[in-house]
Amino acid sequence: MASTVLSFSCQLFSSKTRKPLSFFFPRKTLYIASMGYEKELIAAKKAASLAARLCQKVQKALLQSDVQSKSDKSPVTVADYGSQALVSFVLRRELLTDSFSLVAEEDSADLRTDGAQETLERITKLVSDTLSSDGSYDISPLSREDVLTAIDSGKSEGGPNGRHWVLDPIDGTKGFLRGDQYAIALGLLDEGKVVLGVLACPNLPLAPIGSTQQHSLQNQVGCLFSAEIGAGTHMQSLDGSSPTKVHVNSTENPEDASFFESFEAAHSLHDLSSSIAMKLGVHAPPVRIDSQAKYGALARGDGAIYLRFPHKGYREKIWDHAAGCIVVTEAGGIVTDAGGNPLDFSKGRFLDLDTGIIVTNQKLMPLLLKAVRDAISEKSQATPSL
Ligand SMILES: Nc1ncnc2c1ncn2[C@@H]1O[C@H](COP(=O)(O)O)[C@@H](OP(=O)(O)O)[C@H]1O
Ligand SMILES: [Mg+2]
Ligand SMILES: [Mg+2]
Ligand SMILES: [Mg+2]
Repeated sequence: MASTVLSFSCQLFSSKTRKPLSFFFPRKTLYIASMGYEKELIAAKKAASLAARLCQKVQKALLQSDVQSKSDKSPVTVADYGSQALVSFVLRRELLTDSFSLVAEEDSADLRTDGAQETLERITKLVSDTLSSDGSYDISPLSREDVLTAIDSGKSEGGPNGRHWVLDPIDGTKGFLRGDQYAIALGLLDEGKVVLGVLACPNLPLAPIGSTQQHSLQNQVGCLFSAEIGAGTHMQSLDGSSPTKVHVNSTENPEDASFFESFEAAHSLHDLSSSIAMKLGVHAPPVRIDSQAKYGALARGDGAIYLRFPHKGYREKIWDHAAGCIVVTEAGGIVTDAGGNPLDFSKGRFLDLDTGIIVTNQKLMPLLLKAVRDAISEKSQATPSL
């Protein structure tokens, strides 16, 4: 079990003279045991890895009919639904708890309409086939209703009390459709705090992205990041190598730092990021990739900064950041909003944010926050509606 070590010395003062008494307590070491989420972490890694297998199968042979449009016009695929049903199913099976709560992106409303029966059948087959390929669940064939129920178990509102799983079954659906980066992102909230997170990134190279040096892992893709509070962040291949501990990039010099942002300009203001990068003195061009794979790549030091500035009025959802946030913070990084406040995952399905999300290491954060403040204030003077 992981533990956090705190060292301190303490001095007593005379209550009459207010002068220090002439002795010190010896240096004490307190071992504060982490809450221990081993069982949950094993279940989360298994669920995300199986969901990744399902998604890879769909991405290899994506059919036109596999893609739908949600009411907000964003895309959703049979793989998003299949991944959500599968994760819900595996977590329930592995944890055998009565108090299972899941906050997840998708719901079954569109699949319950008359025209969606074929799609639902395809999802049911995908989930059943993936579960039987694993071999560890002795289940009778899943029905369509089983799949709909599993998807709808993700309707929890989350909040500050108790435990809630937080799932993005495919984060970066647009990247998934392009054949680019996407992630299965699963986190666990305990009393409003993210205590573990898993990111399965099936298309992320095991070698650092953006590196110009030849690497023995250059052509291998498929990474699984996992983090537990107080126990650090680990990465392994989705094919099952043993986990190695990863750390964020420790550069103090913005000139050496490269930065990540969304591939989709609709998801983040690229012009604001470049003005921040210019103020900081970052030389490298932005690395634009989809999904929370950005958090994973940052956690292992591929780049040093992640900037995300949604257009006015957009509200961030907790499943787009919960897993990524702990993967980066346990690797030594910091995640805040543009005002420097930590992200608060205890408010339900949405995050209440000041303007945007920024991520970097401890040393660069003060400089980055200043550059963000300056760039935002310049932009709002130029366009007062920001
Ligand atoms: N207008 C918008 N602004 C910011 N984020 C948006 C957005 N529209 C969708 N998103 C979110 O951006 C996520 C993808 O992030 P990224 O740009 O880093 O790849 C999407 O997740 P899904 O793909 O799970 O729907 C979606 O939740
Ligand atoms: Mg979506
Ligand atoms: Mg998402
Ligand atoms: Mg999604």
